[in-house]
Amino acid sequence: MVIAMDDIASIGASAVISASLKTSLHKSERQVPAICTHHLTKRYGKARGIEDVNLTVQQGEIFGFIGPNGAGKSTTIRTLLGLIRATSGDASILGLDYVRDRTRILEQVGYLPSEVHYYDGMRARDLLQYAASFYRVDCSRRAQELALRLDLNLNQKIEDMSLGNRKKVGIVQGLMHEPRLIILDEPTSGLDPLMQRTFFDIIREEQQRGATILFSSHILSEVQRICDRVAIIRDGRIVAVQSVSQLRQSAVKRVTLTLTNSNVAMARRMLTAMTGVRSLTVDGVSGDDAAAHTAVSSVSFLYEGDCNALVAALANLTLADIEIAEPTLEEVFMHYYQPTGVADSAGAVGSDSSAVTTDVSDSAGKSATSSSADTASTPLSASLRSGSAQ
Ligand SMILES: Nc1ncnc2c1ncn2[C@@H]1O[C@H](COP(=O)(O)OP(=O)(O)OP(=O)(O)O)[C@@H](O)[C@H]1O
Repeated sequence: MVIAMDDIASIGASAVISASLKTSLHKSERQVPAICTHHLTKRYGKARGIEDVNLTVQQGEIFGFIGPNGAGKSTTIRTLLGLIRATSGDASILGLDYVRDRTRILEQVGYLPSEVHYYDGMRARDLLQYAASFYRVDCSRRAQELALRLDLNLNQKIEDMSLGNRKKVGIVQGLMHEPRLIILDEPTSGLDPLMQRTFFDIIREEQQRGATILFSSHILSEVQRICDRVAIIRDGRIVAVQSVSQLRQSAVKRVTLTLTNSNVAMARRMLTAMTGVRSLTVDGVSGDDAAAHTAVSSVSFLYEGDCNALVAALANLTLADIEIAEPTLEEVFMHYYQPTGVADSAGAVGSDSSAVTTDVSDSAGKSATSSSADTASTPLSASLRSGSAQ
């Protein structure tokens, strides 16, 4: 059964947060990273899963984990949680060894998989009670609060629920025990904008409580909205770890020129040949088609380079207007998303040489058994019961 998201307005901002992790944790406990991986690698037989993933997530962060389909987000998360076994490498979660201390770790982690399978015939309430039985705290009050805010009917059978409501069940299940670390694998898929807002409110409150959140997504706008830092994964490897504000302040600018039609062909020729120009479009038409487009009057491109060189080049054109704006995160990330060696239409970027990795750790990894076995994502409570990776 696949979980997706639904939507509803936020029901008050007064979620009662019963535990304050910030005050209850010893200082030493707060100083260890929430997640630390060393050369974590998972291969599915000969196929690539993730390669040499080095990542440090500090406690209290909302940390985004971004990458296109198949990049390795779920594999990283599932390896970390021991749902699948690493081929090599090492990791610690909240200062605990991810293999040896797995049961203790799972008690302190809330996990929302991108897909969840539930037993048929179960009401949401039954499932949550079942899941709660694995944790050593009374989750009923928090589960009720979350269900109320998410407008979730706990008495409904899960199999009768919409995809969105099933996703809400997963959210409640992942958060109800007030975990120290919350791992959300594409949590907003299927959520409408109002419900996303409620969900993000809840996540921010969890952060204020002292929890750490790892948030996997390929929707850049939501990462921009909620995360402190972001790791970008591409082809199984981490290619950058940056703060959201750093990404925004990237040197790349989005330049839009408004030109008389007689200037457009010349502008296009000049800009295509210019270093640092990429993603050139003429009135929204890219590539050669643009040249034949006689009604165009707007030329837009990304520019990464010396602004004086750009101004000097533009002095050759008669401009009706010019706009220079910050690129969207989407545009910034496209740089990292492109397959190695592939340049865009203006022949600019996309090689590994530009990778920015600021969060790499060097410890030697310890070997783990290689396994090509994998399963669909599993509620953590079930993993707590089985106690072993597959
Ligand atoms: N059980 C499996 N057996 C073989 N290959 C797998 C298996 N699970 C994942 N892979 C491969 O591992 C790579 C990473 O997949 P993963 O699901 O981790 O990516 P993702 O970033 O989570 O993608 P998405 O955004 O589409 O969920 C992909 O090439 C995928 O085909």
